[in-house]
Amino acid sequence: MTLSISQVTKKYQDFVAVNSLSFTIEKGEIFGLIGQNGAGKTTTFRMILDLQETTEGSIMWNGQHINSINRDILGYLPEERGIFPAMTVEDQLYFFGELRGKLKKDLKKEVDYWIDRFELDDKRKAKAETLSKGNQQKVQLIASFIHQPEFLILDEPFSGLDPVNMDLLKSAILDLKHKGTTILFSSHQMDNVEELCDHLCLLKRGVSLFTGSLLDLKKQYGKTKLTIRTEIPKEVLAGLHGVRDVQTGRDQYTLTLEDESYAQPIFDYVSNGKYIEKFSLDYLSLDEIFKDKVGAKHV
Ligand SMILES: Nc1ncnc2c1ncn2[C@@H]1O[C@H](COP(=O)(O)OP(=O)(O)OP(=O)(O)O)[C@@H](O)[C@H]1O
Repeated sequence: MTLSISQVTKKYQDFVAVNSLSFTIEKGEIFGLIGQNGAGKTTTFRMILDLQETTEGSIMWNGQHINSINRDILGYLPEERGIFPAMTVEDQLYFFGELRGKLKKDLKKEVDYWIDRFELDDKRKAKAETLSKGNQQKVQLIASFIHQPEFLILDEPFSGLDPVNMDLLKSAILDLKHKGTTILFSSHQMDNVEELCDHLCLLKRGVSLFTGSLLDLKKQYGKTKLTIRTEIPKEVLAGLHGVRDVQTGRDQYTLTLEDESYAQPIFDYVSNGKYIEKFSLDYLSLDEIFKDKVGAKHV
């Protein structure tokens, strides 16, 4: 076990921002902390990083109190973005690497590698203030892990990135994981969480509604999402046994079933012994589960 958070609570006067939160993250795992605005994600990150005290509970790293470990093993992309406006991209990365205990000569390979990987080659000598917002974010991202931390915390790393840069970041996160970096991140983009996370914690107003693997979360709901392409009218589908809801898409219907067992009789009815173009039974997406758990009106 690498990070272990046990019964952690954070109070601001009478307001409980994080309430008895517990989870563990294993080495080399990607763990997602999700929740609507104000759920307590940043507060949790700040407590892990010892930037804020816990009111109760303990946070351990490899069995040691997190506030007694060497800070250089940590990397952090804070929610509030900020780099030195007048410093060049390259100098910025050396600066943050050296700040985290690396020697300049040992950083060169990493700096060159990440500048190239994040397609910032032509910006290497540019002052940060002249970069677009997305490019500034990429620089800050690289700065958070240029010193090759063991444990990396990314607060909303995808916000503000276009789809191409989002893909660059996703593949970088997966590579860091494969090299053994333990990663904790927050995101409001559920598809990214779904793609990257091994385990996750779903927070609502400081309380964990679920902690565990993505598959276990999905299994709570079962395979109840049925997508069908058929000429059968919506009203008929809605009247079938076990159908809770029918949504009409561009050229298909999405049915919500009471449970998985209704799928076979519906298949038999819809196909009527013939070929059917589309019939697909799936778990709900994390986005759908999130909205169900926290309530769409609060998202
Ligand atoms: N210094 C503070 N004093 C009082 N309340 C605070 C303080 N910092 C945070 N809070 C409150 O604690 C709660 C959790 O805030 P936090 O920033 O952790 O949420 P979050 O999940 O990161 O939200 P977002 O997705 O909007 O970034 C919020 O209700 C916030 O207003």
